[in-house]
Amino acid sequence: MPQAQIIDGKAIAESVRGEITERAAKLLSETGKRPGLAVILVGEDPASQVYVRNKDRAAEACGFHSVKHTMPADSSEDAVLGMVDQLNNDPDIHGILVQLPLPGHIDESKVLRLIKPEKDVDGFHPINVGLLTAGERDSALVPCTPAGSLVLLKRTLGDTLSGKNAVVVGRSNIVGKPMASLLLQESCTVTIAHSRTKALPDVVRAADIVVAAVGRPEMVKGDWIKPGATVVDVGINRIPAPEKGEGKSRLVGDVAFEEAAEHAGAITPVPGGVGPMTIAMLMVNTLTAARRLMGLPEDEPLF
Ligand SMILES: NC(=O)C1=CN([C@@H]2O[C@H](COP(=O)(O)OP(=O)(O)OC[C@H]3O[C@@H](n4cnc5c(N)ncnc54)[C@H](OP(=O)(O)O)[C@@H]3O)[C@@H](O)[C@H]2O)C=CC1
Ligand SMILES: Nc1nc(=O)c2c([nH]1)NC[C@@H]1CN(c3ccc(C(=O)N[C@@H](CCC(=O)O)C(=O)O)cc3)C=[N+]21
Repeated sequence: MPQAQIIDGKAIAESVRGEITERAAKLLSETGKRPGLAVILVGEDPASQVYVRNKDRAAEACGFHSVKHTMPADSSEDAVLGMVDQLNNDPDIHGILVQLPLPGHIDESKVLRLIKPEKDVDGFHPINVGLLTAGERDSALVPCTPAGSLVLLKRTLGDTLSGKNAVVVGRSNIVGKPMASLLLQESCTVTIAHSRTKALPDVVRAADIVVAAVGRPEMVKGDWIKPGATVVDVGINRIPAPEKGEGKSRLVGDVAFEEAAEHAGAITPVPGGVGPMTIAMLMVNTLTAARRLMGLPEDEPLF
């Protein structure tokens, strides 16, 4: 029986998207322009197709101009770079997202570096990475998943992050590292754990805040969670669910949810936790990019 507060990422994402819809309407009435988001998808990975469709839908629901460029899996690197270049120069596009992972023959870092930092709504360009780590978060575009995770933490804990022990499990450029930067900027004492970390359960046991971004189904166990800790589960793992019928699958996080909920003070579910926030923050970043590119003053930050 879960005792923890379940953090409703879906509801919080809806409220963020509602705010963005209002701000986009205001922008439209002031300038006659809509924020424009372009997503590039190379190949036909079914999970990526689902995410890209969700992003496209959310953008339209917020009143954005949204375009999706689906390119064949065997597209050349030059073709992808050419598409980025075209979108960099398109005045109706304020945000460019290249869905990852890219096929193996394409140099990911080369593609990400070509995106104009001002249009880099994923926050993966070295300029944005640098601004974030230099403590200039408010002039950067911040990666959507860590930003969304921070919004969930702030909505749950209020302004009490300062001085808390935060453990981020995972050190990817997409989630773990930027998450650690954000928590450090909130004055948490931050530990980054990874596959070489020794005595991981004990490291996690010291955490007031746990962010799990590992990509291993239910790896973080209930008895690793300090009583009352706040747990953010970033993991999205699709595992077979024969009980739901042949060939069916279900989504689980990187945390053993039922067990962890017996120890945690608050915990995000999967699905319905960080995932919807990622998409909401993409809308936030696209609107921010649009206002900056148009030379307009920025709206009140949402986190
Ligand atoms: N909800 C959302 O919106 C999003 C969810 N995700 C999900 O988040 C998860 C993480 O994604 P991502 O960061 O891209 O994944 P990566 O595979 O890039 O990184 C995983 C990290 O976990 C570490 N790790 C792997 N195994 C262990 C272990 N046994 N013990 C401790 N650490 C370990 C790795 O360590 P090392 O560096 O040493 O190899 C690595 O740093 C995935 O489930 C992904 O699907 C990702 C993006 C968005
Ligand atoms: N350039 C780039 N930027 C990304 O932000 C990016 C990416 N590449 N590649 C893949 C990962 C993964 N990701 C998710 C987005 C939404 C959900 C999401 O909406 N999840 C829902 C439901 C998911 C479902 O039912 O399948 C939920 O957790 O409730 C999940 C995962 C973004 N990613």
